[in-house]
Amino acid sequence: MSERKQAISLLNKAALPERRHLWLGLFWLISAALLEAAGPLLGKAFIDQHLLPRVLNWPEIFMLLGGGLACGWAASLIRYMQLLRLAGVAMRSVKRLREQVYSHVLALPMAYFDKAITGQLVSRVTNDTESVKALYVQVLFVMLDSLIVVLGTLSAMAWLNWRLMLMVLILIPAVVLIVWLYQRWSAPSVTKARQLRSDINAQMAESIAGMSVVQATNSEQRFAGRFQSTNNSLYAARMAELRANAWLLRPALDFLNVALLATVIWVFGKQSFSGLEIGVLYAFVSYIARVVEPLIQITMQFSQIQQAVVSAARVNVLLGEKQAINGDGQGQVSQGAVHFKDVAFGYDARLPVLHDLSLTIPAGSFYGIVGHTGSGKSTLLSLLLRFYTPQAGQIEIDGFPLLEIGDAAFRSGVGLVPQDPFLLASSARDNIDMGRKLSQEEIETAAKAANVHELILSLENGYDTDMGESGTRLSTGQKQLIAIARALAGKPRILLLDEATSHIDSETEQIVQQALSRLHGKVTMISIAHRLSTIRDADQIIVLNHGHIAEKGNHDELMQIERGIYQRLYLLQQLDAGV
Ligand SMILES: Nc1ncnc2c1ncn2[C@@H]1O[C@H](COP(=O)(O)OP(=O)(O)OP(=O)(O)O)[C@@H](O)[C@H]1O
Repeated sequence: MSERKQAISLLNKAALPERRHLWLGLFWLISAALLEAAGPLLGKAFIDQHLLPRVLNWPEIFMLLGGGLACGWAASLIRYMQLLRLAGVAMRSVKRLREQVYSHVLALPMAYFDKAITGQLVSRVTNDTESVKALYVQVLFVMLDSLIVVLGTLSAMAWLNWRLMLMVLILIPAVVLIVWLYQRWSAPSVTKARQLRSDINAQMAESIAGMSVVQATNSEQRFAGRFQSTNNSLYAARMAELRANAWLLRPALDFLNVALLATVIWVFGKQSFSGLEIGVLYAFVSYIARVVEPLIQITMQFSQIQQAVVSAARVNVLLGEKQAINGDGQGQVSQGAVHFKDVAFGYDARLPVLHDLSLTIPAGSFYGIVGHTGSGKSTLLSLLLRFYTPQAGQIEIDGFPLLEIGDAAFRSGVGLVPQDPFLLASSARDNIDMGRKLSQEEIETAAKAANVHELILSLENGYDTDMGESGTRLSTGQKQLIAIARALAGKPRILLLDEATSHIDSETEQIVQQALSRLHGKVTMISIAHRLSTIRDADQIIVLNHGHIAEKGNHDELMQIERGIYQRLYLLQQLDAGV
């Protein structure tokens, strides 16, 4: 679909609930234009009937002049109320659109975020939706209003003197030509400015997210330099756009205005006109000023509309992204038994990460997963979490294929403590609760189990203490404890731990391990570990190697495999610990 079609489709969708307001708005716009068109007609009548013949019929003069004034006032009032109404429509539409885009982004599959650039995505939800609002105000109010005024004025002119009106009509192709030239001149800089604005957002987001790396590698100057150069390019592009406006658009349109007035007056000058026509001349001179201004308005909106159309098209493309497939069956996570059946998966289907993997994990058991970096451990959990869909094979929980388990049942049945403990910029309570409306007691029980209750109480506002953005106030180990409490608070049947205790000191880890071991037998636990001490007691340990299960057994069994991967990993870690 072309950009323009994408934009129109989006506007249609966004405007649908406002249809009544829009029709009413149109009605009022037409009324205001008609009232405005009536002014010069009344003026003409005053000149022709009273001023030139010197017929001073005061009541009639009063009616004509008073009528002209009243028309002008009424038109201004209607226009003002209209502006409020349309601004309301625009703001409500953009509000709805923004919420829709954000909800849509939240429901996109994880694969989308592998490629998405955060800054750009943020820009879609904030700036682009705002530009769509501009499209509403510009198109609906300025353009439509101007168009109606032009049509109304031209009709009044035709009624007065259609030949003269035809002369004024030349104005339209001339304006179109000027606009076309202007667009050709300014379009490259408009496109460039748009791209550069998006780059600036992306650069900001990237350097803020990676600030510690930027500062630790002493790259501030380089990043500032890169930003400055993008910013300079944006300035140059914007200036080029302004130059096109200042050197071509305005002067050409102003010239057109003057030329037209001169022509109309010249035509009158050449004719031997009677006094009657002075009124028509007055009306025409008034009308020309009224036609040229809206035409200028229409053309001046073009560069903004160009930008807004691009934004709307981008928002529409984002809204067209396929959402993650949600489970919608009646399946439940009741016991927590997991079964991988010949599962094969690659983020890129041509580069498989897991090969024909089969694994049965009984309910209530504790499974450890180990293997070299990149062997596919996190990928295994991501598949179980439905973040990605395997290209072959099937994963089942309690006999139900994953997609036959309804979303709510699935997410409350399966808990995750991720590798990177992500915290919200909110209170400790909110971070454990995560909007599940848990009671304070449930939250505290989970925090105690994760051994983080005391820590939270020692903060200045206890459970109400703000964690700062991404939990900047806490150490990584403390963040991991909160993430564990968060997972436990949901009372999942299956608990997935992806290096959940890697940053926690040995002493605290022992306490957390004790808490986790209390769950043994009640909750199925699948734990990825680099530090093998954390899974020593697992019922079974799966050793992954290049996406295959290379070894499987409990700690003692695996240690028996001479020159086995597990044995080597374990001995290496013992050695490290000894040093
Ligand atoms: N989102 C992704 N998009 C594309 N490839 C990915 C993605 N995530 C992981 N991979 C690739 O898949 C392979 C397995 O990665 P995975 O994260 O599962 O390994 P891992 O065993 O958990 O490693 P680690 O111990 O370092 O966490 C790696 O080759 C990695 O490059």
